[in-house]
Amino acid sequence: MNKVIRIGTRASKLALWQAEHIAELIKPSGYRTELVPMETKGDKILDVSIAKIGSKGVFTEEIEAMLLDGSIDIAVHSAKDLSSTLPEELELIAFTEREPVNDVVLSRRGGVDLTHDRLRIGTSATRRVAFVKHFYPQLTTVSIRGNLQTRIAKLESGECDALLLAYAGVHRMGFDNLIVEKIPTSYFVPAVGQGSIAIECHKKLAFEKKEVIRRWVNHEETENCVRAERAFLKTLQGGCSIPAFGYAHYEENLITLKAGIISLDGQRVVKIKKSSSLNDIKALGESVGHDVLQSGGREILQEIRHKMALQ
Ligand SMILES: NCc1[nH]cc(CCC(=O)O)c1CC(=O)O
Repeated sequence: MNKVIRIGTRASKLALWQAEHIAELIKPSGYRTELVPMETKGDKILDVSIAKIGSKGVFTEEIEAMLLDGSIDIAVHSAKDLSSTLPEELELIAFTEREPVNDVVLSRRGGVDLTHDRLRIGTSATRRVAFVKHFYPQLTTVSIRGNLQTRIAKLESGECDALLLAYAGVHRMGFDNLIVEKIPTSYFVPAVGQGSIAIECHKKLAFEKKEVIRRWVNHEETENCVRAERAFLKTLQGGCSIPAFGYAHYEENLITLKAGIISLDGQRVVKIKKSSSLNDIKALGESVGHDVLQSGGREILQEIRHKMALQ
């Protein structure tokens, strides 16, 4: 039997860390692993914001092509970077236990007061830019792209005074010492999938390999939460470039999903919170999605698509 699992990944340091983490998790199963790193469009085009590159799968297209032609067995992605609709032949089979899902502020000069300081804050995700405009209107947002190391170098060189990033990536790359504030998820709701690593494969991947991956990599609670969030995002037909947000967690025997969308200027926010039993995860996501669309989300989304098309 072929006891090797070939793992496709982006070649950035964060992606490689994540792929190696998955390889470590698989190790006790007796399977060997091989990493197959590659560059994606999102890694190559650095002078344009993700929203402007436009295509949904900017970080995934090249990797998915290798899943489709069988040159790799699984692909490792930040769950957040995955579009809500995968190619027909592919599926997600595992999600790692989530890190704290918060966004965090990084700064060189110690504590910051986000509500009073007049900082230039580096971030480029549309969700974060819109939330900053909404909650901290006196801050200036500076568009900063590139991998984590590049962004931190830009902070060091003074292109901005602070950075706004996902805790998970900062922690994985060992930059915890630069974190000056952890923003509560209660109002700064994270992106769908933030903090978890997802495993994608061909639906026809050998049953045994799928079993090994689910057994050693999957964290069921995280899986249920991220699947609820992704069902929400799918209802909005969104990818990681729209300012949608969604965060699910367990509450007693229920799963609670809080999700919505914010206009690019931060002026209008539609946010819906609902709970369901663990048996109705997909329905919960869809129901929240429909409520968001009906409560003004549809207009916000149309406006965003229109603006992005003009850029
Ligand atoms: N869009 C880039 C991206 N994709 C995943 C992470 C961090 C890790 C994670 O959220 O799981 C990041 C960086 C960031 O948003 O700060």
